[in-house]
Amino acid sequence: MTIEVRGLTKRYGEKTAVDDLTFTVRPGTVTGFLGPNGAGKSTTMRLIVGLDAPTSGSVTVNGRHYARHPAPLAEVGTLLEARSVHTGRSAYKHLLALALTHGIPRSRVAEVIEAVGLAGAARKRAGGFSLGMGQRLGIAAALLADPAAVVLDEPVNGLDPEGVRWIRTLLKELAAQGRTVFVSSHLMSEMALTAERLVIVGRGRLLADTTVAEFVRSAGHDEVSVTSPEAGRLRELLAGPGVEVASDAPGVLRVRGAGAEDIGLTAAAHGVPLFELTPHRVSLEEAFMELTRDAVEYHAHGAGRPAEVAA
Ligand SMILES: Nc1ncnc2c1ncn2[C@@H]1O[C@H](COP(=O)(O)OP(=O)(O)OP(=O)(O)O)[C@@H](O)[C@H]1O
Repeated sequence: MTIEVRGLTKRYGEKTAVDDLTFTVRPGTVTGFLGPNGAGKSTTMRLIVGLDAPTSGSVTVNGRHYARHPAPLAEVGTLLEARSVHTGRSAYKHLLALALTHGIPRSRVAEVIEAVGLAGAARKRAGGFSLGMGQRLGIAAALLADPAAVVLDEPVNGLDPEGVRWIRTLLKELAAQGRTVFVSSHLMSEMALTAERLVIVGRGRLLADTTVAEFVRSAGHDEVSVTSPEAGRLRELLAGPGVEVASDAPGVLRVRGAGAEDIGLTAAAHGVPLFELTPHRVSLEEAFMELTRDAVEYHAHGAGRPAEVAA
């Protein structure tokens, strides 16, 4: 089951929340939907399931608009930010009401409660649930109609490490069953562990449509810090095509395009003493921040760049 987003645009007055987005979410893999706050992820997800109408462009699930499917819940199960749980009802009653109004067999309620690990709390009032239990209940509702696709907005938000691990495993299982799994996050490191594909947005625009493996490869421009009392001479010795050397402090070099081994051998061959030789790998989170830097709406003061005014 494929979700196809084509030239999707959503404006709220002057504000363009989603700006000409085109991408495809395919079955059998987890696709991470990444972007900083306000990038348009939630809006895009609402547009997918017809909770909002696009200003222009289109989105189809399994070849049709979501609302035109005879049993939309069996196409796409959702966990969206605004939760609508009747707080006085138990988890069981909440799911049962949902099942009965959507022609889903009663027996399915116990199945999803079991699947999300809420069996012990199913008869308790949902209003008293912890954030993690509420999240599990939301996921149970998303899975109720045994959907071919799930669209989950920030499902790990506020969860403890055990909950995060649980969601990660669940999403992979759903994808392994051949379902389409589309999950948003603003944490690159989390998506790197969960997703296979990545759709990255900033200010409503598409910044990357790639695989995690490819993103990791492209992010991996290693840098080596070198400290030497003869840094100036070493810098000249290292200069060459594809090698970049920068220096922020006297006696300390930052080298890109040459590995620690090459640098050490060059230094030894010319009798240059080294006090430090440290390879650094650019972290995924750094690469993601670099990619989305210009799309971040609100910078903290003193974060290196002046605050940008939202477009
Ligand atoms: N109903 C609305 N009316 C006006 N502006 C809106 C509306 N919904 C969203 N926006 C604006 O559109 C932009 C995108 O919001 P959206 O919630 O889709 O981003 P997001 O990537 O999900 O961010 P977050 O991670 O903070 O939830 C934001 O600037 C937001 O303020």
